[in-house]
Amino acid sequence: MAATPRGATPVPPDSRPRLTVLSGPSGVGKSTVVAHMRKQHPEVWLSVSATTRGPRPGEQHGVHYFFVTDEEMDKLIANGELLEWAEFAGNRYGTPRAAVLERLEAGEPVLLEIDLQGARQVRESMPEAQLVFLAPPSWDELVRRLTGRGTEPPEVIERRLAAARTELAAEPEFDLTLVNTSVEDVARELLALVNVV
Ligand SMILES: Nc1ncnc2c1ncn2[C@@H]1O[C@H](COP(=O)(O)OP(=O)(O)OP(=O)(O)O)[C@@H](O)[C@H]1O
Ligand SMILES: Nc1nc2c(ncn2[C@@H]2O[C@H](COP(=O)(O)O)[C@@H](O)[C@H]2O)c(=O)[nH]1
Repeated sequence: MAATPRGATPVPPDSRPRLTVLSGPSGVGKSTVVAHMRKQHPEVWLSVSATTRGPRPGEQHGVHYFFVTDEEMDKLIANGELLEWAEFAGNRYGTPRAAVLERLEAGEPVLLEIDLQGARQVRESMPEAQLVFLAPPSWDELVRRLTGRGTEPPEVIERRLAAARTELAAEPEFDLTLVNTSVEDVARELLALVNVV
């Protein structure tokens, strides 16, 4: 089934390069979709966030995240080194500002995969950014994906699902919604949105 754009805002052809924000509830499939895009098009540049969360099995420092201590995160925030940051389900996450600005200034499209609070901050500071919401086909499927991933204990899953209710309610704030029924279809839609194909 095709990814379903809801409330689609046409992407102006003359607007490249641009900043694209991909957001959506935990477990909806953001990382899966982005990994699929980048497998086909390694030139898609994704910002690597800093986080105080510990690495999951297989996650590498500098590749999936910059894994930092609370003190290091405090410094990044205090020094204004983050374009946006948020606390999500007990950990802090933030987008290193310099790398994003360098890419944009070099004329390259930039993709951020961040939570709702971060998306709202980007909307404020960079109103030209396009905000894309990734939605699950249903609530039950979201719960299945988040639990099925097997990376969080039950209490963390509960916190993430509580945040998911807020995030789903904020969908109308986004420029465009893609429903993640098929990873391949969503990846194709996103590639077009980030101006890579
Ligand atoms: N279209 C899909 N159909 C079925 N399963 C999917 C689909 N997309 C992703 N998944 C699965 O859902 C789980 C969660 O995906 P993923 O980790 O990419 O979510 P996420 O949105 O990045 O989550 P988080 O915000 O917590 O990092 C994974 O096990 C993934 O394989
Ligand atoms: N506001 C920000 N949110 C971010 C950033 N990097 C990731 N995230 C979001 O956090 C949650 C949880 O991620 P997980 O890897 O622990 O599952 C998820 O919604 C991510 O999109 C960031 O730099 N800023």
